Amino acid sequence: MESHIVVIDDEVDFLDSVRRGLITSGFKKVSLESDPMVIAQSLEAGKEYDIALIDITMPRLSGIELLERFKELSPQTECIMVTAIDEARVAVECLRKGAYDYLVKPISKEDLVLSLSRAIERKRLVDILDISKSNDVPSLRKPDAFAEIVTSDTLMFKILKEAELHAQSNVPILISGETGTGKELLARAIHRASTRSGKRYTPINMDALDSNLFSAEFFGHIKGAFTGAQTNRAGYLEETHRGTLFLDEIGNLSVELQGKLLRVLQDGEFIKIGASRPQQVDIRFIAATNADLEKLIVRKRFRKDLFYRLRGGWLHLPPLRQRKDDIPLLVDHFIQSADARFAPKEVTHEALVLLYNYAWPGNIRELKSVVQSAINLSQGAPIAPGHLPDHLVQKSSPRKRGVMDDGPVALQEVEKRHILKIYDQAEKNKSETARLLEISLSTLHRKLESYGVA
Ligand SMILES: Nc1ncnc2c1ncn2[C@@H]1O[C@H](COP(=O)(O)OP(=O)(O)OP(=O)(O)O)[C@@H](O)[C@H]1O
Repeated sequence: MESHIVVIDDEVDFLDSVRRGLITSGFKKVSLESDPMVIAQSLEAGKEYDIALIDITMPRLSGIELLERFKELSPQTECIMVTAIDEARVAVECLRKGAYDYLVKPISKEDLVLSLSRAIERKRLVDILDISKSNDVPSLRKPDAFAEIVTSDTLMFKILKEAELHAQSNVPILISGETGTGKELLARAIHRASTRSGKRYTPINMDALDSNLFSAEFFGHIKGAFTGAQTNRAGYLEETHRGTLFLDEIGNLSVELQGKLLRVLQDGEFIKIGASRPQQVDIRFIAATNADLEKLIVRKRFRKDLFYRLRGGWLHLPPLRQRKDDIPLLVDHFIQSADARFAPKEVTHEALVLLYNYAWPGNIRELKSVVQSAINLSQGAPIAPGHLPDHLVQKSSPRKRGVMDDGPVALQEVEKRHILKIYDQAEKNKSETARLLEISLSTLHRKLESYGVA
């Protein structure tokens, strides 16, 4: 995801040189405007920018007046003020009015890039803080990247939003959560939502690597490095240059290998086996664990420095038993994903109650395999308790009154409950509901009408 930067200055030459400087430094979404009134009007119309670079001296509307409009209409935009005259009084006024930084012309490309990068980082952190404080369901800028993750849970939406914000930076991300909660699915979504999406995503299970394999697979080797090394071989690091490396089950990596990994994370470079010089790599690291790393640190089985390095952003996925309303939705999703010729159209009320009340220690992976097996057994008939494994029927906790205890359970009914739930969460705002559900407004209208909710 790219940060949208808008530069506002009546000096066209300045705009042009800033644009060139930013584009050559890798900023892709840059808008230029010589008339501050145009930007003020766009803010009034609800347009959003991530960062604004504002010249102070402009006709029609001064930079300070424009800054005030930004803080009133789009407070989340970080504003950097630009001036030709270095005056402490003006600088203080700008900062007091909410500007993030103050730069004096002529501005070197390095200073500009540094200030912008810091403003982008600050915005990311403030946005993350806002998500945790807010009661609203946050909206995603890149819903397609997260489309595989099925949920209607508000906490999950907040986690996805936080993941999306982390995706735009290069910080390493740690994803924790019980087995089967969707950590790998989330890692892939972060890669898709990042600017690295066109590059390689390499998932590696750390369980599968012993010490010798780790070095060979990670670092690669040069020709003649050891007997049998007849050609140069790229390792995961070289292959994933500019992409994302996903380190699954990081808690199982030996302490010795943790040291090797830490060096790559710290220095962004590594030495191929047999080579004499280090090689630079640009990699986004995402690690996942179902172990409690803090406990492993106490037992000296996990390096504290590596933990802090990996935990640039920390996302914890809740177990399925803490988001039970996702169960009918996931059941529906797995049925819809099955071969249409054999997929049942319904789940009986009794079967859905059993699925809902079970504790799911294996989380969504376990639910998926139970539904897939039930689809095979039911041969197109409604899924009934007899199609579910015995242990699920026996271990399912006694029936509690809840969402699944009253009401029909045909798949259309599951869909109806989900749509109405999101409609309520969006405070009956139809456009917002359609956006969250990723359906067209006309489809939503039709569905609401059929439920008698005009
Ligand atoms: N929210 C979800 N929506 C749809 N499918 C999901 C969701 N979460 C997980 N799954 C599915 O459940 C299975 C397990 O997910 P995944 O491998 O990402 O879990 P994990 O937390 O990485 O597991 P482990 O810790 O065992 O490696 C996958 O088939 C995945 O597609």
